[in-house]
Amino acid sequence: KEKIEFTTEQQALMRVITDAYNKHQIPQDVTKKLLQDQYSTEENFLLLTEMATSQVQVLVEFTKNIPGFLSLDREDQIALLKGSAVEAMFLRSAQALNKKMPIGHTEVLEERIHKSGISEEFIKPMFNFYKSIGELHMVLEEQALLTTITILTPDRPYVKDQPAVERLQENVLDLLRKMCVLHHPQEPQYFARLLGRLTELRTLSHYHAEMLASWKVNNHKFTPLLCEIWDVQ
Ligand SMILES: CCOC(=O)[C@H]1CN(C(=O)c2ccc(F)c(F)c2)CC(C)(C)c2c1[nH]c1ccccc21
Repeated sequence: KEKIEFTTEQQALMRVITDAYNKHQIPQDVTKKLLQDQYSTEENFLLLTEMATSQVQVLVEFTKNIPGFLSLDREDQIALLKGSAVEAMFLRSAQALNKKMPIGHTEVLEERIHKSGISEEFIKPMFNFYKSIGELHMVLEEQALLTTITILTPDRPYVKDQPAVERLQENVLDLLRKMCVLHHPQEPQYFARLLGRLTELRTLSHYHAEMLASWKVNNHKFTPLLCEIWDVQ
């Protein structure tokens, strides 16, 4: 049985990232609104864009708390945020939908998602992803670290100083590996399974680009922030 030791730096890194992740939660009122009344497709879509917009703001605040992030080149900071925004949205969605909810709430939310103008072909991979995340039963620290690793992906488009991002990501990867052994001692492959989800996440974000095109066709409106981060013309 591997004895897990955390260095003082790793303990500090874990605390900072977990505190930031806890602090920057999505306001529950959006999910609450989605649960309330029966909305039209248009209203559902509007609620989702509101949820996405607040999630981007939450993501930016969270990212600023990642140790070392603000010391990166300014343009690289933007490139990392833009490159990870959709993946972070799906990770956060998975975590929100896998939360213990009162009976029937998940079904209502799923029905709302189905009735928001998203074509069936995207719904399936999206819910498969949510299910595969749910099956991992990640602890909060793992969720926070996985989101951080997604943000600190060196090979995003337009990142100039990739080694600087790699150095930051490596620290978080090492910390996540230890956390996985600590929280899932019976599953030696757990860390590898977690990282495998990041690959699934990239596929989802390609679907998202196609979703956007289909929404454009039905001239759905997006907020200025979403247009910026989702590359909507
Ligand atoms: C955490 C921030 O997540 C979002 O904003 C997602 C929410 N998404 C969910 O599956 C979802 C739905 C209801 C919940 F209660 C929940 F927790 C997650 C995914 C998607 C449907 C693709 C979407 C979002 N915003 C959009 C805006 C326009 C069109 C589509 C979306």
